Amino acid sequence: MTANVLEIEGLTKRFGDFVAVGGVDLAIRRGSIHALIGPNGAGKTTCFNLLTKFLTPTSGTIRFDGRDITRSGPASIARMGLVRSFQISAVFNAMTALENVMLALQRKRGESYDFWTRRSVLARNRGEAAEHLDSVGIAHLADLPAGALSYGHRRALEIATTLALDPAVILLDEPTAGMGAEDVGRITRLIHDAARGRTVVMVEHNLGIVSEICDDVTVLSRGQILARGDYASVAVDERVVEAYLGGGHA
Ligand SMILES: Nc1ncnc2c1ncn2[C@@H]1O[C@H](COP(=O)(O)OP(=O)(O)OP(=O)(O)O)[C@@H](O)[C@H]1O
Repeated sequence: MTANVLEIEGLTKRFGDFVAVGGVDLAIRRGSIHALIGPNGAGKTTCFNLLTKFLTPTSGTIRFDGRDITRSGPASIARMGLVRSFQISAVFNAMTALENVMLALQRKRGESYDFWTRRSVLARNRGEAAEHLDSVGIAHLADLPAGALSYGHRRALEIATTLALDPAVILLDEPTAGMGAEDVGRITRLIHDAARGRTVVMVEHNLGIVSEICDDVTVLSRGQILARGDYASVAVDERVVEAYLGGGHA
């Protein structure tokens, strides 16, 4: 097993003549929480979409566990264990919280979710799904439709459905965007706990969260890597301070 779970070389994405991400080399250490940060328009989302295979790179390679996944699709990399979370649409509003996690478990096992599913299978999945809900602190909401949950609780449910897939790598796009302080604290702790035994890559604007839970930080600016290291070192890097101030951030 290599020390790096993801290895990215020369990653480039052009939109017409515009280079949104240009020649990015990135190694994500197995078991780390890795943040992609940078001022507005730096190329974080584009980079994230390239990693999660929602965009195809113009050039460059992405290797996951030594396997070239540059041309693989999102469903195929998810089966390999690289899962993008926090797509609100991935939670089914009409199903209960418990059913949403049961569905994820059945997907993971390749079982169909239908009337004919054996009772023994359902009972096993029900028990396991309840444990996942408990681990994210929403066991008491198990029988509520997902559509009735608060924003913060929905995010907790999404973490539970992601954990049910037992991924090696979780990719999070601005996991706390639009949340109040209380939810931010709760979701930050959940991400920290969810990272035990796996790798997390996240785009995050909230630098307080980055400093609190991220082991490695990569700073992007104008589609290129400006700095990398732990938060304490990149936060005092003059180029980083300059890029943030120049980008209109304090
Ligand atoms: N589909 C597209 N077509 C053309 N240009 C694009 C496209 N997607 C992104 N860009 C441009 O690429 C640059 C990087 O955008 P990106 O969204 O990756 O930045 P970001 O760091 O995520 O910014 P923010 O923090 O504001 O979300 C921006 O200048 C953006 O306008």
